[in-house]
This record gives sequence, C-alpha cells and structure tokens, in this order.
Amino acid sequence: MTAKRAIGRHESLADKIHRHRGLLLVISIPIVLIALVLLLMPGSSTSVSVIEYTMKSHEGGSNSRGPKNYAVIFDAGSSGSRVHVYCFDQNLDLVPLENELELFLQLKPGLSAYPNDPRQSANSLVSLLDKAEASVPRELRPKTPVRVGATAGLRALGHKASENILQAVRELLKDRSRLKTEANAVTVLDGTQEGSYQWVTINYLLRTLGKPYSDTVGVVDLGGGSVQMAYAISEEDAATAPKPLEGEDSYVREMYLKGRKYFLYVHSYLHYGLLAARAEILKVSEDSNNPCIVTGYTGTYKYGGKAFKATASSSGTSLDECRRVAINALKVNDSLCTHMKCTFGGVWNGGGGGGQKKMFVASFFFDRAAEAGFVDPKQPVAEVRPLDFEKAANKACNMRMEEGKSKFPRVEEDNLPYLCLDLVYQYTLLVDGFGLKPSQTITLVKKVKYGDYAVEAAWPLGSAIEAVSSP
Ligand SMILES: O=c1[nH]cnc2c1ncn2[C@@H]1O[C@H](COP(=O)(O)OP(=O)(O)O)[C@@H](O)[C@H]1O
Ligand SMILES: [Ca+2]
Repeated sequence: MTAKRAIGRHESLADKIHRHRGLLLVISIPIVLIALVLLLMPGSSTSVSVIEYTMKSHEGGSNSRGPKNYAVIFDAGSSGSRVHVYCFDQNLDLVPLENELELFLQLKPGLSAYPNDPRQSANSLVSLLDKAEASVPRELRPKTPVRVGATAGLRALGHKASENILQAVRELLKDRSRLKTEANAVTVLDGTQEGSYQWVTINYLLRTLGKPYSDTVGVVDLGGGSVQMAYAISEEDAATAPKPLEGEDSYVREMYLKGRKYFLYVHSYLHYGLLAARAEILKVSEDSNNPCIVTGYTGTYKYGGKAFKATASSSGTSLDECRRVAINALKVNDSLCTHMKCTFGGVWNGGGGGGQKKMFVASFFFDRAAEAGFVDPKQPVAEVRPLDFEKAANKACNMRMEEGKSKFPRVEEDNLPYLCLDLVYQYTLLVDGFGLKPSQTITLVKKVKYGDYAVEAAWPLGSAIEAVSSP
C-alpha cells in the first residue's frame, strides 16, 4: 500500500486521469445527466426555463436508455381528447410504430364537457388509454412516461372543477395503467408551455433545431378555446421584453435545444380560440342580431355552459360589419397597449424579426381552410395568404343558409351558420391581431413531413421530447 502511494505521488495528472478513466467515466455520466435534467424546459413559469435534449446513448451508465423509448401523451383539448404514442431511438429520432411514426387517436367531446362529473370525464379517456398502452411493448410499459396535458377547456373551467377532473384522471391512470406517471404528469398546461411545445414540435420535425434562430419558423396554433403564437427572437430583443400583464406568464422563454440557446417569444390568448371567439363576437351584439351569422339562420350558440343568441341580421350578413365586430371583440388598438407594439388586448407583439419570417399556422386555421375549400384536406400542408381567408369570407358572408351546401360542400353542417364569422375572425386575427400582411405567405399545417412519414403538427410531440429526455 505504501509503495502504491509513493508511486501515486510521482504520477503526472495526465497519468492519473488515464489510470482512472473508467471510474471518471462512470462518475461523470450521472453528473452530466443530472445537469441536463436541471436544464429542462418548459416546466417552470419563470422567464428562464430551459430545455436540452441533445442526448447520446451512455452504454452501461445507471441512467442509460434502451434502444427504444416510448412516450404516451394525452392532449386534453377543449373540443376533444387525443392520444399520441411516439417511439424515439437513442439519438432522439422518431422511429416507426408499425407503419406510422406515431399512434394518434382522438375523440369528442373533451374533458371539460363533464364539469360536474369528474369520474365520467376521466372515463372518457379509457378507450384511448387502452389502445395507447397496448401499442407499447409490455416490458417497456413501466419505463414509458404517460402525460395528460389539458389546455383551454380546463383552464376556463376554473381551478376547483378542473382539479377534480385531473384527480380523477390520476386515479384512472393508477388503477388501469402500468405506464410510468411522473410527478406533475397530469396537469393543466399553461398557455406558454403549450405554445413552446408547439414550436418545439414543428421545428423538431422540420429539423431546424440547433440552427440560428432566424432559420427556425414561428407557429400559431388556433384551438377551440385559446390561440398561441410562438417564435424565436434575438437575445437583444429578449432583453427588451416588457413585464407581462398582471396574472400572465412572462413573454420570453429561454431554451437550450441541440446545443443552441433560443429566446422564444410565446403568448397564449385564452378565450380567443375559434369556438370561444364565436362567443366573444356574439357577445358584442348582445341580444340583437349579428352581422356575422349567415343569412337565414336563427339559433343559439352554446359555449362553456352558456348560450348566446346567434341570429342573422334582417339586412343579411355583412363582411364589413362583421369585420368591425371582430376587431371590436379582439380589442385591437386597445388603450391597454403600454408597449412599443401590441398584438391585441394589450399584449406585446414580440418585436417580429427573423424567427417570425416563416409562420406555420395550425389547427382550426387548417381545418376551416379545408372546409371552405381553398386547401386540400388530404395534403399535410398548404401555402396560403391571409387574404385567402378574406376571399372565402366574402363568399360565405354573401350566401344564404340554403345555398351553403352547394357553395361549400365540405363544410360540416353545424359550422355552416358560423362560416362567415369563422373566416372573418381568422383573417382579423392574422392581420389585425398578429399584424401579418394580408399578402404574406403562411404555411397552414396539419402534419409535417419527417422522412417518408408525416407527423401531426401538435404540441404533444414537444412534451414527449421533454419526457424522454428526463431520467
Ligand atoms: O394532433 C392534432 N393534429 C392536428 N390538428 C389537431 C390536433 N389536435 C388538435 N387539433 C386541432 O385543434 C383544434 C381543436 O382545438 P382544441 O380542442 O385542442 O382546443 P384548445 O387547444 O383550445 O384546447 C381542431 O381544429 C383540431 O383539428
Ligand atoms: Ca389544442
């Protein structure tokens, strides 16, 4: 022993490192992994929330992953529930499950349709859960994270009712599933989390992560209850970000992705999803007739447990008047704007820049464009301009209910009375709200091509990437 120590004293540092390289490697792997986890996104609500998922396989380390890592993510949306199952390899590339890159199933209505019956609400997920779990190999189930992220529907229900539903979902997972539930696996996502996951999803699929921020694309996601916009901005612009409004999340999230630091401007507007906005627009006209409702329609619109009068004006639908009502409902040019430039409702617009040059616009923007007939629903993406929404609106605002089916054969019957309203709102949101030029080309997106496959352009992939990057 004495002899060994004596030798040790005369060893150079390099020799020591060489001699103990095996031990150093074993010690350093968990340290590196823990450091990565501490840098994860977008869990916290502070402005500095960070993600890093450039992970390599660490053969033999205590945290080493198998060759395949599954993740099961439920999207508890305001208008429906969906489940996505993904499988990643060790480089965090998606690998096929059977013949698709994800298992995707959906049903209607969403959890918030059962505000007074948490158990029934939770049970609405059973068929999705069973099928999702069955798609994960049996031996991997206890290692496979499952998450349930609820969005605008539960946000709008309020804390108590939504917490009761989430608790029932937690119990369902515990009783029925062998998948791994992390702490906070079942939550209401805050809007900025939802927006940043969406941004990660799209840029991951486009393989722009790791590139300069001006090579990334911006995203808009128009849900039923809320709408999010997110895009990367420069560090200088991030430094000038105003303080968020009272009770709102901060405007900028810092994220590490594929070795690069991004400053992500992100904001979610609750009550401005398409189905919620119908209510806002009908509220403007209160008990009078509404210029956005298609000529010949008399009815009631139900949203969030309330009923709104939805009756066409006796002078008929009017694009111009509907535009005024929509601008009014959006609170554009609101005196609330205390920043250099606002979108609407007093919200900072992020300053624009390279990360907003290309916009990938998802969910109801794609769906309505397809129903209105100016986008092919069979294609994953379509390039359009905001003015295409206005053109379609012009046609929808100048028809009578009886003409609806022949003029817009793809429109679902329930949507027909609101087609003028929806299209006017979408145009107004893009142009007057988000400040896009009417002639700017934007990409409407349902799915994004990834190799030979196409993957749903939805936030759950961003969440899955985070989940499989955690230990
Ligand atoms: O995985 C998806 N792929 C494509 N579109 C989706 C997906 N999930 C939701 N959507 C779209 O989102 C819209 C519904 O919004 P949702 O119910 O999620 O409201 P929320 O986001 O305001 O809670 C629909 O247009 C639906 O087609
Ligand atoms: Ca959604």
